Amino acid sequence: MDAEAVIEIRGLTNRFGTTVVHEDLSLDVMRGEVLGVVGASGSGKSVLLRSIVGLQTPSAGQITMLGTDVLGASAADRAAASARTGVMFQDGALFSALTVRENVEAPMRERLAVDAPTRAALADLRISMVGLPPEAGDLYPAELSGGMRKRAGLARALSLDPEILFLDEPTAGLDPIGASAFDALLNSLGEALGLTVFLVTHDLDTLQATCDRIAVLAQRRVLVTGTMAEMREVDDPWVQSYFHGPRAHAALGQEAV
Ligand SMILES: Nc1ncnc2c1ncn2[C@@H]1O[C@H](COP(=O)(O)OP(=O)(O)OP(=O)(O)O)[C@@H](O)[C@H]1O
Repeated sequence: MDAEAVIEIRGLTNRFGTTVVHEDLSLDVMRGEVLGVVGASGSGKSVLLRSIVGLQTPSAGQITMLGTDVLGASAADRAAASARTGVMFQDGALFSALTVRENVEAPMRERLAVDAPTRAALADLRISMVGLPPEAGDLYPAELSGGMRKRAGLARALSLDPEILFLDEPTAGLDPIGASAFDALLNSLGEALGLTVFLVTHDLDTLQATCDRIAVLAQRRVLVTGTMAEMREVDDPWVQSYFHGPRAHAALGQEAV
């Protein structure tokens, strides 16, 4: 793996009124890695993701993404950096009045100077890459199953051929078979496209199946980073109960003790 950090976060603070979600948080995301971000509910995983992609303005700190100081850059430079990323939100966040193909085309309309037939062909390519049948392009989000909606959300996140993919709870709401199919898809796409993936999840099976490294959010910062095996040695009550609980043992294929 290349040792270049594609995201560098330093001294990040996020405050909502008197609630301090992050304080002096630092984190590096390395090119080509799949980083799983875990933490108790309310620990600020989504706020962290939203801060990096520019949907949340932090109270303090510095975020450098693909060499751009995202909090200090001009709007044009921020937009250029953001065009090199893709985001898939938990519910897919698809436009309900647009077909799947039109949803996947939406980011291209803003950023790519290509004619309509080329745009549609590029969208169809993304649709097939995520394992949806060709006819899914003509369907509306309401006509899709939960698993298909996730794949459509992923196809849209891949619209601009991103270097960094942000995923917020991609397997939430999927049955175990659908979830492990999504994990396999993520692995094969990650490898084929050389993606860096920032993955917020509660799903231990997904962590085990897809992540090179895990970052634990606790006490308003990144408490620890490491591999799944290293997480099991961390001396912290939340990390211990998360990575030694029955679900963790199941994910690791071990007997619960
Ligand atoms: N726009 C906002 N205004 C006020 N408070 C907010 C806002 N967004 C998030 N918060 C608060 O920030 C904290 C962290 O929220 P966040 O959604 O990042 O947690 P999370 O770790 O992703 O949780 P979960 O695992 O339950 O999704 C919560 O206390 C939440 O209420």
